[in-house]
Amino acid sequence: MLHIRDLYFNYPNQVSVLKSIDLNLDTGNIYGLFGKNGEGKTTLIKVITGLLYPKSGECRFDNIPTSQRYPSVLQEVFLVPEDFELPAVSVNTFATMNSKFYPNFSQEHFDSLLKEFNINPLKTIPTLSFGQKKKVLIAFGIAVNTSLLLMDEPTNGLDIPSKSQFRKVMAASVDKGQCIVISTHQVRDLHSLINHVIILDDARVVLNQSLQRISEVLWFGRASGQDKNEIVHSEGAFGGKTIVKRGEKDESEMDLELLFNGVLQERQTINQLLEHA
Ligand SMILES: Nc1ncnc2c1ncn2[C@@H]1O[C@H](COP(=O)(O)OP(=O)(O)OP(=O)(O)O)[C@@H](O)[C@H]1O
Repeated sequence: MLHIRDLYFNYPNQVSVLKSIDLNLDTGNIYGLFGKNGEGKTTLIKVITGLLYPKSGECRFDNIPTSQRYPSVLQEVFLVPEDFELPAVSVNTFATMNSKFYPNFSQEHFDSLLKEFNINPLKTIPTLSFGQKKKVLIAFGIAVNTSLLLMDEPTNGLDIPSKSQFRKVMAASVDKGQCIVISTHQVRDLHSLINHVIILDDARVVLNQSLQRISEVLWFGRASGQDKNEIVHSEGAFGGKTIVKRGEKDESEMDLELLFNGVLQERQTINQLLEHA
């Protein structure tokens, strides 16, 4: 669905923020996009949605460059941005005004999501808190049912119960025909939701792998003495968390935070294992 080839991007008079990016994003997947502050996650999301233009290389949605901003592409791509300004109208009016651009919008789904998030659709948007506004955008982003849905730090500003509500809503709402990209630092918020990890570092993609493949090859937990020679990455003193070559071990629960730290420190080893083990 979305193909990115040898893409470079830099802001005016700045060094490249994105270098040699190659990615294929396919339907039926929920991608977690991770990276340290300033590594280019928001920039990549903006390039994908056609809000920024690549310096070189290409980003195509169904073979059409997203930078051309064709209506046929725009109606199939929705971005829930990290920062946003919403108009001074009621929640209902906001949906009526904007849903015209999205042919698959479901008013019924939007209403049920607002109910789930406890948002009164008759309220005017400026009277809502930041977290409540974010919930309106998340509900709208799900209800427009675009083929590609991108969310930049969607759980930023949500309280603790709302974060698990977000996971529940996403798990129940996501259509198998959709492709979803969620960028976040709150890796725990994505636990059990994503099935594919993309990590950006030094302006490049340093990991692009399905969780299934990662689980086949790597084991996460506290290593025993027998694992000594199989350790790929460890944190803390002896008895701390480790990533170990899985070998014959039973599958472990994925620790995304540990994976992220492991990839930043042992990128080559981990990628070699994932490619060849
Ligand atoms: N409008 C801009 N003009 C110039 N430089 C920019 C602009 N926006 C972002 N940058 C720079 O581009 C780099 C990538 O920024 P970006 O916002 O994409 O990172 P990020 O990974 O989303 O960061 P964070 O996790 O902090 O949100 C940073 O070094 C940032 O300073």
